[in-house]
Formats: sequence, structure tokens, C-alpha cells
Amino acid sequence: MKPPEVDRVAASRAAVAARRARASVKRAVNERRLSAVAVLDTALSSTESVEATMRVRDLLLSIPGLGPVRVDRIMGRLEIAASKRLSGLGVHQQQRLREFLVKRAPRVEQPEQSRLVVLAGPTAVGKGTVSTYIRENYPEVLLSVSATTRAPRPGEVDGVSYYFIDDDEFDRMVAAGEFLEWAVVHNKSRYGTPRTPIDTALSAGRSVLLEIDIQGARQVKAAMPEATLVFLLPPTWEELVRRLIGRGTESLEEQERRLTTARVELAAQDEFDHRVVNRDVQAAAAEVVELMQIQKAIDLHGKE
Ligand SMILES: Nc1ncnc2c1ncn2[C@@H]1O[C@H](COP(=O)(O)OP(=O)(O)OP(=O)(O)O)[C@@H](O)[C@H]1O
Ligand SMILES: Nc1nc2c(ncn2[C@@H]2O[C@H](COP(=O)(O)O)[C@@H](O)[C@H]2O)c(=O)[nH]1
Repeated sequence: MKPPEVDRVAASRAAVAARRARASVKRAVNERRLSAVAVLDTALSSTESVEATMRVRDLLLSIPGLGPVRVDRIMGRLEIAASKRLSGLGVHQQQRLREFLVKRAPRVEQPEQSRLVVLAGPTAVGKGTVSTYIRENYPEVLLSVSATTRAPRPGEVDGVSYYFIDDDEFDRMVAAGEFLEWAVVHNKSRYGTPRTPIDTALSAGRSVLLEIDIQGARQVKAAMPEATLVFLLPPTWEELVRRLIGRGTESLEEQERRLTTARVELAAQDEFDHRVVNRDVQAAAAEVVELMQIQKAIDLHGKE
């Protein structure tokens, strides 16, 4: 076993390296914004240029950290229609766009805040599927592993899907204050989020995703108001029922219990900061990750 001092040194070196990497990303964003100004200038000075035919939306999308949701919001604020090309901008639109590109560059010296995002929603909406997709495709995001007293389903792996623990161990963890939040879900088993991995990841500058129920989401918001709450919705109620039955992991009685909770949970969706409809797993995952980036960018640039 390594002495604690060695661990501390390694952790502090990792934190410095992470800070440097983040500063370098911010520098790249600055550079990309300034080169976007150059594209705008070329387009405005020559209506014959290739740049003149470029859409404003595509120019904004070429800046790292600006995804479609945020770009649409920015264009709304700049009062520029989605289809507008650079050559078609009015004088005031040109001014607003230039001001956005030049003045809103990130401040490199400002420490970046990391993000805690909670993904909740009714049973079988696809929270686990979307979270697993994020874990596999966005390695920069830490997906928290919960502890639960429920029995593993076929294929679930201890330490990956959940920490499967008994009631005594759950009681011990509650008493020791080891959970950031915990709850009895579907009036049956207990589930909780171990606190330490979250604290470690956030202080190392990583984004963290919690896939938990609504009671847990409320507790996290109370303990950490800066957390972002995302509610995952099914395309329709019928599709939700189809997914629950199609998963085939619950008895009829358990399905009924879960659908009863689902009605209550759907009624609470307005408490959440964002809602994402899970029609397609890849698209829903991208939307959740983009919400993390929007929040990061707001932290960096001030309110946008
Ligand atoms: N976009 C989607 N389209 C079709 N099927 C989906 C989609 N997302 C998830 N599913 C399927 O729906 C079922 C339920 O998904 P999942 O187990 O991820 O839900 P969950 O929200 O984590 O449920 P629970 O809260 O009960 O644990 C699974 O069979 C999964 O493959
Ligand atoms: N409050 C918490 N809820 C959690 C946690 N981990 C999972 N969950 C939620 O429980 C239900 C049921 O999950 P299942 O795996 O038995 O289908 C689901 O809504 C999960 O989001 C947690 O740590 N805390």
C-alpha cells in the first residue's frame, strides 16, 4: 500500500495537469472565435467569397463547446434567423454577431467549475440505457455507481451496475454519512449515491452524472443547488409501458408498482431544470452531454 503522502502528491500533480489541459482547451476556443471573426470579415468584404455563402449557424457551430441547442439560443438572442447566411446579415446583426464573437471569449485565467448533473425520470424511460451510452462514449464524464439493497438482475455486474449490498451494510453507510443522498424507491428497495467518488471527481474538474430517482434528485438539489436536474421523458405513455414490459426483468406485480411510481414522477417534471425526450438513445445522450457543456460554458462566460 502506498503512503498517503505519495497519493497526495499524485493527486496534486493530476489536478495541475487537468488545470493545464482545461486552460489549453479555453485557448483553443479563443482562437476559434477569433478566426470566426476573420471569416465574418472576409464574408462582409467580398460577397463573391466562399465565406459569404456560409450560414451563421454553421459558423457558430464551428466553435468548440457550442452545440446545436446553445447555438439556437444564441441566434435567438442575436435576432438572426436560422437560415441566414453571412452575406445576408443586416448592419445591426453584423454588429451583434461580431460583439458576441469578440467580447464573449472565455477568460483563460478563470478556474473552470465542474458540473454535477442528475438524470431522473420514470421507470423504463431509458435512464440506464442513456447513462451507459454516455459512460461508453463520453469517458470525460464520471457515471456514479449507486449502492442498492435490491438483488442483481441477470447480466448486472457488482461495482459496475451497482454495489449490491445487504440491509446491514446499507444501514452502516447511512449512519456513517457515506451517502450524498439515498431513498426507498418504488416502496421497496433502498438506493444511495456514495459521496466520496463524486467529491473526488468534482474536485479534479470532471463532470459527474447521477442516474437516480426523483426523491434523490430533490435531495441533491437541496445539498448542492448548483447541480443541474435533467428529466428524461418517454415519447408517449404507451411507449413507456412497452419498454417496461419489453425489458422483461420485472414480475407483473413489480411492473404495476413501478408504473404507479411513474405517474407520480411524471407529475414532478416541472421541478427539473431541463427535459429531454428519449426517442433515440444516441440523440438523448448527446442532448444530456450538451446540457453539461452548456452549463460549463455558462460558468466560463457568465450568463448567456
Ligand atoms: N430510445 C429508446 N428506444 C427504444 N427502447 C429503448 C430506448 N431507450 C431505452 N430503451 C429500452 O427500454 C428499456 C428500459 O430501459 P432502461 O432499463 O434503461 O430504463 P430505466 O429508465 O433505467 O429504468 P428503471 O428506472 O426501471 O431502472 C430497455 O429494454 C431499453 O433497451
Ligand atoms: N435515490 C436514488 N435512486 C436511485 C439510485 N440508483 C438508482 N436509482 C433509481 O432507482 C430506480 C430503480 O432502479 P432499478 O435499477 O432497480 O430499475 C430508478 O429510478 C433509478 O434511477 C440512487 O443512488 N439513489
